[in-house]
Amino acid sequence: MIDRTAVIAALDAVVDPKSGQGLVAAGLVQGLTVAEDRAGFVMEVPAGETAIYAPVRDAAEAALKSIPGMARVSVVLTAETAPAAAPRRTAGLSKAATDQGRAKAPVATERPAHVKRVLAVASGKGGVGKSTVAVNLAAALAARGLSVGILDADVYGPSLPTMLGLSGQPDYVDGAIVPHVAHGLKAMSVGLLTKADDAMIWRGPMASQAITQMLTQTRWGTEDAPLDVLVVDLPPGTGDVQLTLIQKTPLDGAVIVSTPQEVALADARRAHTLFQRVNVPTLGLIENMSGDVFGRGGAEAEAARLGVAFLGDLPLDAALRQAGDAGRPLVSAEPDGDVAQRFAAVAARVAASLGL
Ligand SMILES: Nc1ncnc2c1ncn2[C@@H]1O[C@H](COP(=O)(O)OP(=O)(O)OP(=O)(O)O)[C@@H](O)[C@H]1O
Repeated sequence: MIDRTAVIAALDAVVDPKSGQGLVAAGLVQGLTVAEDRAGFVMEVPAGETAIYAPVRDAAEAALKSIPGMARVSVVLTAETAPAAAPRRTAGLSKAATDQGRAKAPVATERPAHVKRVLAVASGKGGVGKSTVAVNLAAALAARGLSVGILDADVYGPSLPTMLGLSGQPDYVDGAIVPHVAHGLKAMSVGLLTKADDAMIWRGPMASQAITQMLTQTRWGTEDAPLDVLVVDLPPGTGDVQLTLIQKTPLDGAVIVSTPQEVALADARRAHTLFQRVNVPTLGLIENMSGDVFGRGGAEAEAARLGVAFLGDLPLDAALRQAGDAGRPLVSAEPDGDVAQRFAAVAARVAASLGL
């Protein structure tokens, strides 16, 4: 069995000629897969630079092959698609500045049109209720009178179609994807674009391309009626795929969902570090499934340690799960209930942080 740490160490010993950093540190290792006797990843480089990076790919392959027990190695070198038409860009950085950014990791800044704020909902590990929080937070923001969209970027387990009771591929009209509307939310999910079985095959660059497409080609708002906030439900975890996604998505802030246990909190900490690396402000931590089973208060203490806001806690509550399974956020189904009130308080803080 090949050890992932050994693979990362081997790749970091290969130097990116542009930044002088190891390949992993330089952000050039995306979608890394490590199995019993093989390893592979995608090296996505700026358009026009594949020739420079061909020897680097060869060196990376050689480094991987030198790991004992490694039978098969695959390093795919791809070029980023050229930046979109120039008029979209506003205040331009100098070429030296953008190149400097690039050497570390590809940075995309293409904002979705007519969207005022983009908010990420993230978690360091799976199954902590990130999607449940994303959907109910979106509904609570809508209940404040904001126009809200939700983008399910969780390529590994798109749950938005179930949670909002959506099905059917969206229409494509006049060059734009028309989002479904459910419970007052404009919604788009990778689960609506692919067959369920396809979800697992996504790798970093493909996933980020699909998400960029949903982000920028969906008609979230119009000039006359812009969307106030787009909530993006990120895939769980803090690996290469997540890093690529948050580098490529123009985010105005992030909230991190955690359960109260130490293991989950350690992962929440990692998620915060990831956002810091790409200069996206963490607006705060939310504790989910708080209560007797998992304990209480861990996320609040962790938020204090990290120096970020604690946005609120949500109890372990069967009604939250049942509402999600039934395709209706609990915040919409029971707008006067305890859970809706808690989400309203979280939404008030988030809206204030985003200047909405
Ligand atoms: N506070 C809660 N009380 C009870 N059940 C909950 C709560 N939060 C989430 N759940 C349930 O836990 C399960 C996992 O939640 P959810 O899909 O939102 O998590 P996730 O972190 O997005 O998962 P993944 O990482 O797999 O995408 C779901 O069945 C959901 O209904």
